[in-house]
Amino acid sequence: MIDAYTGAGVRAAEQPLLDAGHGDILMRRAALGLSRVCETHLRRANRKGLLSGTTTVILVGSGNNGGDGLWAGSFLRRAGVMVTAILTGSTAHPQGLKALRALGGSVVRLEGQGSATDPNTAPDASIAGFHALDRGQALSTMTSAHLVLDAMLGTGAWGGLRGEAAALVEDFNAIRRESATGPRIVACDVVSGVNADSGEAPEPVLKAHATVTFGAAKVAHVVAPGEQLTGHLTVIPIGIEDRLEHPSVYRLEAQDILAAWPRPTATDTKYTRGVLGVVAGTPSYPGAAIMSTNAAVQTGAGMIRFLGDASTRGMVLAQSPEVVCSDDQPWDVHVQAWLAGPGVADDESQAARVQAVVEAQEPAVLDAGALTAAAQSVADGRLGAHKILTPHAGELEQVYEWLKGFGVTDDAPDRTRIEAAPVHWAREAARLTGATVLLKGATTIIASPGSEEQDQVCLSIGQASPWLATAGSGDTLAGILGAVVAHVAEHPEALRRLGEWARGDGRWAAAAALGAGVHALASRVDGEGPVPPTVLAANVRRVLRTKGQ
Ligand SMILES: NC(=O)C1=CN([C@@H]2O[C@H](COP(=O)(O)OP(=O)(O)OC[C@H]3O[C@@H](n4cnc5c(N)ncnc54)[C@H](OP(=O)(O)O)[C@@H]3O)[C@@H](O)[C@H]2O)[C@@H](O)CC1
Ligand SMILES: [K+]
Repeated sequence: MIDAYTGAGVRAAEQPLLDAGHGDILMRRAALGLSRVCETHLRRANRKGLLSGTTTVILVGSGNNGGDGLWAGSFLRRAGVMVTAILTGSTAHPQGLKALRALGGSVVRLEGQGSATDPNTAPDASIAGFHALDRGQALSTMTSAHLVLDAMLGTGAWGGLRGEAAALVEDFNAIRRESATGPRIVACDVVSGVNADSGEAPEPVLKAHATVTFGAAKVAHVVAPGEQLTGHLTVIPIGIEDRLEHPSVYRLEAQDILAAWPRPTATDTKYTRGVLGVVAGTPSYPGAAIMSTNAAVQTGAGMIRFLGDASTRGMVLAQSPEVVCSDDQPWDVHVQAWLAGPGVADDESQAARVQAVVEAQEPAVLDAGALTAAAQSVADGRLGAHKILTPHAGELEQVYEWLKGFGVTDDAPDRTRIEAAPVHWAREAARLTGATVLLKGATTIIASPGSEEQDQVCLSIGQASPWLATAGSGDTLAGILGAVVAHVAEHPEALRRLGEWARGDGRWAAAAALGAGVHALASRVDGEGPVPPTVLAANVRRVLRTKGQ
């Protein structure tokens, strides 16, 4: 599990050490770790695996992120690397500058670059004497290096890159798009301009091959879009680790998912394993019912009760004879949890069942066609953490429109805004609806609503293959989620090994994250390649059977 923190969370842990005058030591530890990762990349760039003869360009901002870069440059110099620092702010970390220069590193400044608040500011007297490169010169210095270290902005920055630094990165990216070769890019702490706390990434950004961060991972490393720009992440311990408090986001990795997956014991029966009721599909869209019930079967649900029309029931049974089918209403059957919504559209009787599930006491996965009913019901009160909404960004836009219509919020983000800051909007949707929200995307975000008893829990799941983006993949996820939620409904303590946060309301977020995690793992069972939903569902069995025993 990766515990990811906000910049403020890390700063709070650093503060006592800074107050005690250990700031320089922290920075040098950070920079030493950073230089080691750079060395690994530089050795790979040199056919003989040597550091001498390799070149590094460091883009250096005005804050401590630039300080890390300059100190790392001094360590690289000591190892024989040729280092050029290009100062992109109106000032630069004085001790870092001194250290790099003392070891023969060259320092230049980017012409026309002012401060963040005023791009027209002249360079500070401390750096005005350095030779100025125009953008074209800086660009060719960068492109001819073996490695570019991005140390312009870190956790203390606000907004994206600006002015000449932004233009330089834009020009560099244009060259990069045209050429398969080029320098390795290593980011110091976070990719410059990416918001460390939300993962927002205002263009332009220098996509990294690797990022080296300090003390702990930041939120931006585990949520989209920041995660996609981070490359390989290394966390360098700097002595603050024991002082870190509550992570902002938990990333569950494969081993966490498999170790925490709830497994039946010898005393379990099909009922104690959790009975899942499914309201999905219509005569026009029967596929969603077939795929979601099949996925729940493959995930090992104790028992599945499917409610729907006769023709859909026939198809569900033909695919999965294990499913108990009827045309009952939800209040007529006893289940531990519900799954409602896949493939439910333009059908009054299924819509009525969906409505009944939204209003039912039991926990429920509310997907696709159930999201509107769920959002509308918020007008009558919060849904409860045991209701799990599973929108993608486009569906979340719709949910927000409903919430705005009911006066629950003034701000209804569109899909683009949601995709730019998914962790923010998933958290906000959970808070507003009172439900657990699982937002599907490049990384899947799960947020609990939070309450007086328990802080909001936020999780992120990666590992999904891009091949997963196919019709029916969401129905498969819904079935997996339904199965695990039904189990957790019957065994409230089943996920406690994940941590204290996985108890109480947090257990629904934990269950949803495990479901999303298994879905993602199932997409990669045989490496990268097409995974149609039927294969995906069969892979779930393989994921759960072959590992984590
Ligand atoms: N704390 C510690 O002990 C440790 C911290 N560590 C390191 O410190 C980093 C955080 O350092 P930080 O707080 O100095 O912030 P950071 O991001 O370098 O720069 C902020 C400055 O940049 C500017 N600026 C802001 N926005 C801008 C924009 N959009 N575009 C352009 N410029 C912009 C603005 O200055 P201005 O230009 O206005 O003068 C502002 O003052 C952290 O990421 C880690 O690397 C490690 O060494 C471990 C020990
Ligand atoms: K950076």
